[in-house]
Amino acid sequence: MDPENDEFGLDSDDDAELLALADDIDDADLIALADAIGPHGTKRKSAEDNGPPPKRPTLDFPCAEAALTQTFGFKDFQLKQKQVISRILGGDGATVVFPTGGGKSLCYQIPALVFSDVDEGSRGQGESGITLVVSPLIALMKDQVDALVRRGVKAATFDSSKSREEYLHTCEMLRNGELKILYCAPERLNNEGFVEQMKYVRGGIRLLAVDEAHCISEWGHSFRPDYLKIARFAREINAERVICLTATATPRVARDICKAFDIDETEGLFRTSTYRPNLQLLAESGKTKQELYPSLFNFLKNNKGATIVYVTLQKQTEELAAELRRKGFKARSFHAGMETGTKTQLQDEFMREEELVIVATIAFGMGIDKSSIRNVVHFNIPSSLESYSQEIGRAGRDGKLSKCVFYVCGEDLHLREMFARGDLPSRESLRSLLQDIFHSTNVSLPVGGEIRTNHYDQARDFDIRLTTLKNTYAQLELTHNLIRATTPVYTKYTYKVSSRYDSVLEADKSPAAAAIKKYGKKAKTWYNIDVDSLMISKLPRTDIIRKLNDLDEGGVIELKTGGVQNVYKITQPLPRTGPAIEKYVDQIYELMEKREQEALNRTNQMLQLITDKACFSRALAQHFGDNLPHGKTECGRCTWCMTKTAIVQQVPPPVKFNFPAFKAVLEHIPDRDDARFLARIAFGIASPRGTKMKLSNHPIFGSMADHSFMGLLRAFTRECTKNPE
Ligand SMILES: Nc1ncnc2c1ncn2[C@@H]1O[C@H](COP(=O)(O)OP(=O)(O)OP(=O)(O)O)[C@@H](O)[C@H]1O
Repeated sequence: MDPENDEFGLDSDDDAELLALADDIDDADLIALADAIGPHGTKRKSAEDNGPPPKRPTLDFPCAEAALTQTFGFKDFQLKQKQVISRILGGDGATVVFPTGGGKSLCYQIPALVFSDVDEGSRGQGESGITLVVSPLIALMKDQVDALVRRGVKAATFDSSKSREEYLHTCEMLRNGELKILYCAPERLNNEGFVEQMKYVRGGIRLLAVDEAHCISEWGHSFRPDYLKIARFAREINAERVICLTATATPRVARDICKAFDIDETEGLFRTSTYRPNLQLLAESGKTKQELYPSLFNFLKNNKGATIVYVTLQKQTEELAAELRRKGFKARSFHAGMETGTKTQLQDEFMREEELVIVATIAFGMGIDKSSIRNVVHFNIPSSLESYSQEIGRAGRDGKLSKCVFYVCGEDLHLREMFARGDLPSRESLRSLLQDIFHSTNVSLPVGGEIRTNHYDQARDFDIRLTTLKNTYAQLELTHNLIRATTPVYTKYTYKVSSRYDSVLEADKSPAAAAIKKYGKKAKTWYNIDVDSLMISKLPRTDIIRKLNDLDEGGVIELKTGGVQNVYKITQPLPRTGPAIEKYVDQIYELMEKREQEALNRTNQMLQLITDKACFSRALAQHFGDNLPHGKTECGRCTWCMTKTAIVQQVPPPVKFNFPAFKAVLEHIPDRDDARFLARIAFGIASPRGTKMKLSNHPIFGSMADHSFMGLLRAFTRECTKNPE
């Protein structure tokens, strides 16, 4: 399996689950949406022309209208942008559920620009504060910032790709009170220095915008424990108000978001429909991919225009693109493993060309703002209805008829099962992890004491995927209230000094400056400072870190951090005995199994959409608690509506148990401690332990991929529970 890594080392499944659609629809929203996705440059009706009266009178902010036209060059607000912006400028928080391309960004960009006008001199020059945007993808942030800067807006990102000069320039703009919008990734909130910096930002954080906010909900399809920290961060930095944005939120997820950020569910939740009348949903089934190739070629021949073909694995993008080129199509492959330059080139080419077919993993599409994508093809099963909606939502943003075809075949199921089952570790692994967390040194600490761990080491040592490991910690924290994550710490602070170093520290009479001067030890070029031992000397650690950051921003030193440790405060006495720990193992494992089942169900729901005897568009809308407009029961366009024949998924026939392959796995891996691990290897699911044992390229890896996973698990469990002879 090719892991599809993005900037944060997330695999394709993670990424696929980042995006999707919304619910709760009313007819007026539908009209507004259909209108809003009209051709670029044509008049777009704003939602309030047709929509229901706003939940409360929309305050008028002429400065917001002025920014819309002058800075962004748009005539009218669309969907519920005006109501949202008015609420934010009025001082309250909001949760915004607009579909992809619905214009969510403007909901925080316009307030960011006009806070200084709304203040009307109540604050001094440069004291209007900033809007901080937490967004999970570096590439998207960069595009947004570039677009803003081109429009003359002072915007920047804090990300690891920035040069030191750029970083210093951003810090200077923050100090001068010039910067309006700052973007960062959620991982940034783990940086103590950053948290401290944001607490003391000039003018304060006027607005915290949380993009892809559905990741905060444990019930969402892409829960990310790091997202839970954003709510706490909002409180710590005293954000004046929060805006949460997502294209996918079931009512339950929306409730979770509002609750986490204290946003009024009645007044502060803004939803619009996701139904796209111009998208034609089609599906076709085949025994094998090979069998479906001619259909795909025909489809592409008869349906010209910019096309995205989604496949699951990186190597599939290359194989299929090559096949399409052989057939005379202008096709390219795209996946996250490619060089950044190549990816940018491909995206630019796709934006320019109207005939290009891009065969891609889900890494392609986020941030692609092309309105004339004519076809979106799924050549493998998408991970969920949410991902499917999100991906097809990229087609036809110009309002013209666009086609979305889903080719399904039995062999895809294995791939999806591989992803779905990859996150569940064995019970033994979970037990070892909890025994490590509740180790005698930790349990003897008093309530309020600190546990320090390293997630990466633990993931490797206990054969648990990082996301699953983080979820386990999140559960100990949120469900069981045993620990509470605090800011992870860097154990290593090193810095290089400028010629001003001595004089600046001499002039600075603060205890922190004195401590840095005293404890900063010069090695060759770099200085080391042990901030933890300074803590022992009774000086608050944060004082030192803040001072180091100040010096860094001022160009007095060049600071580097490293050796991250995850820190948890003990909030209740920890379990000490084997049986007490086992109770947690049971509870957490039960939930993990439920999550695995949910992941498998998501694939089933996806298949049901096309195999049920019902209109695809309606079924999709209903999944999101929606319906078709005007009480319609059929869209009249999808495969079901046109043929009234259900698609039959062709399942591969069961295979005979492959004893030689089974024996080879057992012979190559002599350990009998973990049946699930053996089953994973035979099925072809990567895990930290398998990677450590260099099994991913061994012939036994995936040698029984055509078997049922549960069958393999049973067979290996029998081997592991046999008494040694
Ligand atoms: N009021 C408006 N009038 C016309 N165009 C608009 C308006 N608001 C936003 N747009 C344009 O719509 C496009 C999509 O906007 P934006 O990227 O903010 O959508 P989004 O909801 O954040 O989508 P995604 O879910 O993909 O992030 C952009 O090109 C943007 O400039």
